[in-house]
Amino acid sequence: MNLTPRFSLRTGPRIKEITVTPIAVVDPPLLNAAGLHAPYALRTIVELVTDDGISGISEIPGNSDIDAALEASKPLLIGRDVFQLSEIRQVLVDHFGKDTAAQRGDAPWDQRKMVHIFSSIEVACLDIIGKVTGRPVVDLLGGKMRDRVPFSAYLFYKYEGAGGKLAFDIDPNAQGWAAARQASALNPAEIVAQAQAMCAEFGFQSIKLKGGVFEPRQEVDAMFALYEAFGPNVPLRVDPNALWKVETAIQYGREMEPILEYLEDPVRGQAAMAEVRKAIKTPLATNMCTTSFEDIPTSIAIGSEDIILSDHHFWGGLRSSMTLSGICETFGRGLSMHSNSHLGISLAAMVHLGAALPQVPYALDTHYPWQSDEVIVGGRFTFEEGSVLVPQEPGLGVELDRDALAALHQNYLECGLKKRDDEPEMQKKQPGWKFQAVRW
Ligand SMILES: O=C([O-])C(=O)C[C@H](O)[C@@H](O)C(=O)[O-]
Ligand SMILES: [Mg+2]
Repeated sequence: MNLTPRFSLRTGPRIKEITVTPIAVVDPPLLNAAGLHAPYALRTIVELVTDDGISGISEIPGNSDIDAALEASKPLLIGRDVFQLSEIRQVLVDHFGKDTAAQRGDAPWDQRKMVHIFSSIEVACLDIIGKVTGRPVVDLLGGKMRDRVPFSAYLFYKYEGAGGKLAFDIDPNAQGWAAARQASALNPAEIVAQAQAMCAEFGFQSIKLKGGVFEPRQEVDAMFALYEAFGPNVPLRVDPNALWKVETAIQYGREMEPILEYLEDPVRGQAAMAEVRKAIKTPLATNMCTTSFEDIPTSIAIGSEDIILSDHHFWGGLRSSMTLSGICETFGRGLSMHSNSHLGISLAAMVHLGAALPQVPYALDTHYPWQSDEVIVGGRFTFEEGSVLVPQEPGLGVELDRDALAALHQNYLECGLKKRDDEPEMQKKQPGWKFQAVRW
């Protein structure tokens, strides 16, 4: 019998070029537990081009260390078949080692390297595989369970200002949501006004407030003000990003039981989350305590949350996120999606994943309304009644706008930011302000 060696069967397109482009996109002065958003949010755009000239793209949070690691991974990746995603992952793990839980850091966002690198390469490869096979990425993840993916309004306390070069200034000619996006929101009434403007523009049918900014009483009052304004049919969530003490979370968690869909990361760490979860009826969600596959055994053993807010940038890509969805199904966890300031390539990937998930019981998070820049051809995605239509074109269904990419890269060069750090930005407004992992 003539057994053909396995490797000769690998006929897929091979990676010929990898381009890593850091960009800076205008971001308003949004407040959070870690401080204040800088006038620009950093993203990195990755493009792979195959030996037969097919391009695949992806977007990840910007961080110069991760960009450098991506540059260093080029010799490991050039020449590889884009279909061999498990092999690509293994080669990267062998070279960089596995991320550790400690590398995630205390901030609301994740600082691990491998997950970001693999996410960027995997999504770009899936974009190429989709183009080669003529199928949208959702079909490579198991197929489309829905035609549109629902997102939630994502409210922020904020200072007045538009971000970018305007930083804390405002454009007096702005209208509608563009005007609301630059308005201040520092008390419950202004948060309600922000929610009304955002929901009117995008049609969102669920609302999340980024908390951990003010003393809890004020944030809880804002949630009751939202409930009063929107009524019982609009699901509400609040996310103090783990800044509350256990007793604070239990006290306010109980008070908000009648009005919350879920309470997101009230306290820090799986053990504290499990304690709060036993004491209140509202489901708990997390993108901070159960953030990797290594965290799952303890999550299940002690019951730290009801809902995991996955993020393909932090869980190592779209296929890992589908694996996570299977684990959630097995162990009775809900699954939804976390976000960070992002553009349309990330949104497209989130929408394909959201369309492939067996269940989407909770509208997903997105920061997209806060961004005004775009890096894809054809401009920005639109939302209908808070949902985004799943692209039907092969691959991700979005194409790089090379002029926009060049302009946003120029922003990156000029703004001088290299990685996200909200503490020094906050100190510009409140000298001496310090991040505290647990505050109230
Ligand atoms: O749900 C979350 O924790 C986030 O969305 C984390 C983000 O970093 C958020 O706090 C932000 O953009 O300031
Ligand atoms: Mg969160």
